[in-house]
Amino acid sequence: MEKNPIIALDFSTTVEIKEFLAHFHQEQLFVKVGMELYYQNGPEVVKWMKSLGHQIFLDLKLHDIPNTVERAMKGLAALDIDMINVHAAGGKQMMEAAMSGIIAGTPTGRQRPKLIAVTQLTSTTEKAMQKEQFIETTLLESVLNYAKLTQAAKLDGVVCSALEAEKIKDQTNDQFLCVTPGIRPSGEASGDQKRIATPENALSLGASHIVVGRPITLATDPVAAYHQIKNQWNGVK
Ligand SMILES: O=c1ccn([C@@H]2O[C@H](COP(=O)(O)O)[C@@H](O)[C@H]2O)c(=O)[nH]1
Repeated sequence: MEKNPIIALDFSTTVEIKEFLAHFHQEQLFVKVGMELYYQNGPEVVKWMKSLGHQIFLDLKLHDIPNTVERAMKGLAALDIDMINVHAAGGKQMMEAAMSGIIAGTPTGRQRPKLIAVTQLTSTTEKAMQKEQFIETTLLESVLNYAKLTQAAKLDGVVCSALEAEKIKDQTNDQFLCVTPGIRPSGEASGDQKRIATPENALSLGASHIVVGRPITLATDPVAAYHQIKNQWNGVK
């Protein structure tokens, strides 16, 4: 079955979203609602997109004390989303609390959303990590450490760069999700992203999902850009 790239809908208004989604007519998409959209439009925007039949990754990256994260997740799990995340830096206990909240909040009979944890943001370099976070290992070791902590907390997978996906799979298991932003078709501007990969690289390195924002949302023809990336991600020549 063909895999859909997850489109990062980094817009602030529903007017912009409607205009963007209209290009795709009735096509079913996997979309990511992030902080910009959610904080300005709230749960209604998620309910509305779900009613259109799209799969939803709610990318709010929760990071707080376990009790707060558990209670927040309980509320968010009622939203009929497909995927949600926390920061692995919040620790094992916080991640376990997040999962308890998800399980408690998912209505009976509905599948719970996948819960994944951010390792190191794809905008972080090894140098910045060492200098600013006082982590003395390599960036890869830090990502692998967070991935193993996430697995120990029984979450479904991580957010990482596609560059790290192969090593993460080796050290966890094949079912462990590697959801990878920082995707740039070759020749595309990286912007603030530092650990980037093309859709073809992501496929060959074993990423389970790719997240793509600006290469699609800022394209002159977003539908053509989406399908080109989707084909590359599915290995269609
Ligand atoms: O490590 C991370 C975690 C999340 N993101 C999010 O993915 C998209 C990427 O957008 P682009 O425009 O393709 O760069 C964006 O919404 C980020 O918040 C990430 O980039 N890296």
